[in-house]
Order: sequence, then C-alpha cells, then structure tokens
Amino acid sequence: MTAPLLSLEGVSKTFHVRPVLGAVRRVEALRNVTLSVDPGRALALVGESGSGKSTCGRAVIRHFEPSAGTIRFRGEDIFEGWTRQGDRAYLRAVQMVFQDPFASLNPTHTIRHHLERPLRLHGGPGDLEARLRGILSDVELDPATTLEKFPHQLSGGQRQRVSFARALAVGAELIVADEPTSMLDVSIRKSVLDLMRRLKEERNIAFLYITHDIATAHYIAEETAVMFAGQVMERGPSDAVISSPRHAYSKLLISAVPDPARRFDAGADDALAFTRQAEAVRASAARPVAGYREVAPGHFVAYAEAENA
Ligand SMILES: Nc1ncnc2c1ncn2[C@@H]1O[C@H](COP(=O)(O)OP(=O)(O)OP(=O)(O)O)[C@@H](O)[C@H]1O
Repeated sequence: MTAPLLSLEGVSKTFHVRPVLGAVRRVEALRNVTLSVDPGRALALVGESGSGKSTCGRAVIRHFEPSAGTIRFRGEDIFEGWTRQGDRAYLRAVQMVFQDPFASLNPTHTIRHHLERPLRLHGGPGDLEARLRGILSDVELDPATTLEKFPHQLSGGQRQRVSFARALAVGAELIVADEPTSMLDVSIRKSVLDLMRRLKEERNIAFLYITHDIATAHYIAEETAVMFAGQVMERGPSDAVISSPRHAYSKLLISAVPDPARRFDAGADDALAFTRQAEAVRASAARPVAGYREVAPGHFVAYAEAENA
C-alpha cells in the first residue's frame, strides 16, 4: 500500500463571523474531517453548497490554519516546524485551480508571462523556450497560437488549461481543483476533465477535486467523499459511494441528480412528502458524527451517537 500524499486527520475549522450589529456567530465549516489522497489518484469532495468542500481545499493550500486536527503532506505536518526551503517546496507541490480562471490570471500579462516565471523559478532540464512549449503541449494548447495572447483572447476552456499549465510549470504533485469546469460550456467540460485524467495517469499528479457534480466525480476520481454541514458522511471507492450510497444523506444527495428520462413535472404530488423527508435526513446528518462503520473494504459510513447503540 502506498503512503498517502496528503492526509487530513480530525481537521476542524470554526470561523467567527462578526456582524456590524449583533453577536459574534460561530460557523463550524469543518468538523473532524479525516481524508487522504494517494499519489496519482483523485479524491472527489461532493456536497451541497456550504458543506465545507472549499474550506477543506483552502486549508490544504494553507489559506488558514485549522482550529483543530492535522494536515500532513508526505507524512509531514504542513503547519509545523518546516524550514523555509520545505515551505517553498510545499507551496510548489500543492497548487490550486479555481472555478474562474479569469480570477487567477492577470489580464495585463500574456500567457508566456504567466508560464515563464514559474518555469524559471522552478528550474529543470532543457532550455526555457522548449519547456514552455512542452508544457503547453501537455495541456493540449498550441504554443504557436497561445503564447503571445492575453487571457481575454482565449476561451474559458483554454484559460482553464493555462491554469493547469501553470500548476505543471511549478512542478505540482497535488492539484486542489475547486469546481474547475463549472463555469465552462457543457460542450468543453469533458475535454477539461479528460485533461485532468491524463495528468493523473501520465504525470502521476494527485487531485483533490471539489465539485457539486456527482457525475464528474465518478468520471475523474477513484474515491469520493460526501460532505454535509462540515462533516464527512461517507467515503470510499467512487463506484460504491455513487452507485450504492449507504448513508441516508448520500442517498438524498445522489437522488437529487436530475434524471433526464424523468419528466420535469412528474411526481409533483410527491414533492411535499419528499421535501419533508429531505429535511429530516438533513437534520439527522447535521448531528455530530460519532464514528465510521467500514461497510466494505475502504468504504466508510458515518454514524451519529444514538445510531450506534
Ligand atoms: N471566511 C469565512 N468566514 C466565515 N464563514 C465562512 C468563511 N468561509 C466559509 N465560511 C462558511 O463555511 C461554510 C462552508 O463553506 P464552504 O465554502 O467551504 O462550502 P462549499 O461546500 O465549498 O460551498 P460552495 O459549493 O457553495 O462553494 C459555509 O457556511 C460558509 O458560509
């Protein structure tokens, strides 16, 4: 068994929101989250809005320190006792690709500028121009027509490819991809997902893939974790979690994926009953997780205290 590249052990994060008027509000964005990602593999984090997926990704790229728990990269605590050199190596090895590539590309600089600097800093064999062209080819962009362009002159899909190229340029080993295709046209989503798969298979890059889209989680990731209210409800092989979910909340989430064969007005009479049932499941899932049952090898399902009795 390979050692995980990244592991989160009992990670919690509480934000204190200070409104202009009224009392400070505590938001428990992550509660005791334990997950791991192996080299060259992908873990998908799925869940509804506000479930804590992005907070998890942001903790991994050290946007903030968790309130509790440990995050390790190759066995080393990412917040403790690193030399400056180790620190720099981590910042290179773990890269984030965001939903909106515009937000992470500087509109006043060409694609050449975006890629040249990290390539220079990172070093590596071969001359810079050849490496630049190589990296663009790796993300299936034509160097001849791309290098001198500005971000606004590219399509959304091409811009997202530049984001991946930049991660490659610094020597990323783990990419935290936060909804990388959700702003793209449906017609080009698959090609960007295919690129991610290729980077995983050919370059051994690991992915923490954050998404609302359960179908793409299945397409990209060997493993899937379902989050709700800052906790992991279920995790395991994507096939098992998505095709035969075991936790009531995972079942609810997966049942909410639109079925193209179903008429949009079908079952309207059942809608109220469904909403009531969904509310009950969500209320139950929000309770603190007491532990996980391993229902099949590597497939873990959360239980709350009373449920285990
Ligand atoms: N900086 C912050 N300050 C206060 N609350 C925050 C902060 N960042 C996130 N939260 C809260 O933490 C919870 C989890 O948010 P998070 O963005 O991680 O969810 P998400 O699952 O990624 O949702 P989405 O899919 O909408 O991005 C939410 O209630 C959110 O409002």
